[in-house]
Amino acid sequence: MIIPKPEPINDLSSRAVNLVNCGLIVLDADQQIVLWNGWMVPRSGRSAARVRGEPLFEVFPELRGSRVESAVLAALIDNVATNIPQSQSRAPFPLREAGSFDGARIDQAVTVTPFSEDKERFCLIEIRDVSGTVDRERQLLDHAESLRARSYVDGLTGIANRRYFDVALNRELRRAQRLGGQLSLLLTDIDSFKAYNDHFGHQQGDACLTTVAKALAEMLKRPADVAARYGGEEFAAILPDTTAEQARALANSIREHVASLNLKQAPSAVRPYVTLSIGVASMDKDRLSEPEALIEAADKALYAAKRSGRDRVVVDGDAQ
Ligand SMILES: Nc1nc2c(ncn2[C@@H]2O[C@H](COP(=O)(O)OP(=O)(O)OP(=O)(O)O)[C@@H](O)[C@H]2O)c(=O)[nH]1
Repeated sequence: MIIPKPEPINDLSSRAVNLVNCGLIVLDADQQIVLWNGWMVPRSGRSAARVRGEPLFEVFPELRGSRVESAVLAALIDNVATNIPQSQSRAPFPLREAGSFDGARIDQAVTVTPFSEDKERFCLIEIRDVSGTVDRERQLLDHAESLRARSYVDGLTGIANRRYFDVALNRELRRAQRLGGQLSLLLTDIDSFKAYNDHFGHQQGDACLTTVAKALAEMLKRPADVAARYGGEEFAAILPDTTAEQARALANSIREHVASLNLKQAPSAVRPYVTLSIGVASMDKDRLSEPEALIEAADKALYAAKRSGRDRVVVDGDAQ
């Protein structure tokens, strides 16, 4: 049987439908297109005359099995309307900016609504361009991300970040100099962490970093002490009013505490559990009064701890 192509509606409402700022498609009970408004034409590259009478899923085969197809079936068979927000299906129809053939697809919010006319079932598909909203959401996310980057908390571990460490070290050094006090710095590195990541995977590596960061923060009891993530798998502790020997004792307690957690390590590491190497450097009124010099001394001590076997504490000056 040959189904006659329905005539286009040709009145005031048809003009209005063609001016509406969203895509409108009407399907009959056989899923054939009976209305295709003006908005659809430049965005799909298909005129109304070309698609009228064609089944929607032959015009757009990629919609088969999609949420749009389920929504159309729900409308035509069960008389149920469906909203498909952009968050569920970003750009189901292959529609692009008017006149652009190879540009990015328009982000879409789609609504499918059933209706009846002369006892025949139809459904109306509305397609809204939500690209602007999506762009705004993206900008908001970028903004939130840059705010986080500018804050003082490390996003992974929840302890202070490098930015806070820099500010705090400067402040505490100045204070110690002003008051003629002491200050020690610990630089801590998880041993063989590359092997850990390689063996257990990056995600578990992240979890390990968080556990170690918490353990470090717990061990620092004084209010002025600062635990910070210094970089990748490196942590720092700023210890005001602490001599080198007191810092050595605390560093050893931290090392032992983390070892006692018995976090399983990769087979190629120095121990079967996660261990730390810690470098310690101290400022006094005559030496290492600048942040860079203190960090460098602690870093050298840390390097010495690594070189001499890991799972140990080295204090600046030990080697001499
Ligand atoms: N999972 C995870 N891994 C990280 C992160 N930051 C750095 N790393 C990893 O930490 C590892 C550090 O490796 P290396 O610097 O080679 O040192 P190492 O394996 O710990 O060896 P030693 O320090 O000499 O004991 C690298 O594999 C990094 O990819 C992070 O945020 N998450």
